[in-house]
Amino acid sequence: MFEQVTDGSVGGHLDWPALPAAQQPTWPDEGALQQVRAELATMPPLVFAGECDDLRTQLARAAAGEAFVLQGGDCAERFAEATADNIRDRIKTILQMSAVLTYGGSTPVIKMGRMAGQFAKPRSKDTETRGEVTLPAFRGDIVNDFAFTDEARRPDPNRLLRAYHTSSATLNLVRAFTTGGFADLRRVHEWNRGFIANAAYARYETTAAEIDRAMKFMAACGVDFDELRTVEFFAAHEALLLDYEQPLTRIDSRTGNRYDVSGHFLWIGERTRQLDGAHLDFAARIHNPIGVKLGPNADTDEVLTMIDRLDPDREPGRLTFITRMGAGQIRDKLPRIVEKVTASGAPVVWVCDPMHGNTYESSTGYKTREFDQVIDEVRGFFEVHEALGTIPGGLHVELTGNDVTECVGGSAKILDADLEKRYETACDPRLNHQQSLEMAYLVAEMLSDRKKRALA
Ligand SMILES: O=C[C@H](O)[C@H](O)COP(=O)(O)O
Ligand SMILES: C=C(OP(=O)(O)O)C(=O)O
Ligand SMILES: [Mn+2]
Repeated sequence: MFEQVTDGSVGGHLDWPALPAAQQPTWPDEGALQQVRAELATMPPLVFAGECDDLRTQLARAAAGEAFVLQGGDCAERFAEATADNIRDRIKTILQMSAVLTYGGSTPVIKMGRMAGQFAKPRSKDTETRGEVTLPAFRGDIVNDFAFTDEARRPDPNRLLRAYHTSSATLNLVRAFTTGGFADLRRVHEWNRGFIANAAYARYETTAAEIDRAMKFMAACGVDFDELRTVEFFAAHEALLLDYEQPLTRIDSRTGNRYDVSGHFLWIGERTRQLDGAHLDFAARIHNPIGVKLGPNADTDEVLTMIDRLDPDREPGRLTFITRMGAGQIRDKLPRIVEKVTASGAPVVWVCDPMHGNTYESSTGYKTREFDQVIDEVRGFFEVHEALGTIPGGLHVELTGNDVTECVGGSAKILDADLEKRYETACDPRLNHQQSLEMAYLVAEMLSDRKKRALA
């Protein structure tokens, strides 16, 4: 059971130190905000401390190369899009990718959605201008609305409560899907056969045929497939909006430790990881497994200080670095950081986010990413870790189970001119269902080549 955080409390929740917090909205009504914070502080936890501890144990395996992490989902979840079909299709995509990656790496895949809380967005500009009109930028459904009107863009603290309830409903469905038979490996395998049946993906037939044979081998050995009907699935999001994360922090009565019960895994973004800032301080105070995004300008000494702050006990699975350098920079910028962190003895998990360093504006004016560049960043990530003898521990991807046209390329050859057809994201461009599966087959080849080299 959890207790409310009451140490130094004001109105039932923690009086957090007043450190500078980047990327927070300016709420128009402080009184309304405090009421919402107080209400959130009384809400039941969305996740449990024991689940977070379990995830940390699994992440420790990923740090040691005995598991592989897959984090995937929307850049910005939307309240209106938290429908059964959308949630099902995103889970389905992640399960299909996981099956392929499990085969490629011959290791379990730790499945995490950028889901059930991924509602707040950092922005490069505070405002957005269309024609003559300038309004506050959209900061995610938890803050304001995407519609380009004065009223819609005004931050509304009641949205924090809607984010909580939408997350709760999403998690409820995720738990139902992943434990109620939907995740059955035999079904997932059939879905993957359907994908490969499309001639565009013929180049993955060899891997697909190998997986097929492995399934038959398992069946012949008498593996009880009914035991493989359920999977563990964790919820992850960026711990950006502190007015949401702080009131959802609780003391675990088993251990006296503090957990942010809004999600299992929380990460600190590239724009909010300042050493003297509130986000890092917040992350240091909670016991959930934590991620930090590292872009091409990450300073090695700062990274080492971050480790001391976030993982002073060097606890395997506690800290994950999610690198997002860009295909053009990863081979130059990543080695130094990995070398220094490894020399410091910190047992971190290295995860590759091949999305955020590869964003550009298409000739048709859409924010997009090119599939080959995304894959090239993952390839660079594997090359760097191979050269240093360190472990490429996972993948962090913006994706959807829907058939959108937001990223260009892939075997389905989405072109600039196609972007307008189904460009549905409220923030960054996501890989669609097929592009996501294609990525899984390519990364499975990288994992399998790595295994073969290790055995040679
Ligand atoms: O994931 C988020 C985006 O990368 C971030 O919000 C910046 O996007 P922007 O440049 O459109 O503001
Ligand atoms: C904002 C994001 O990433 P980053 O902090 O790496 O820019 C994100 O993951 O959507
Ligand atoms: Mn994004």
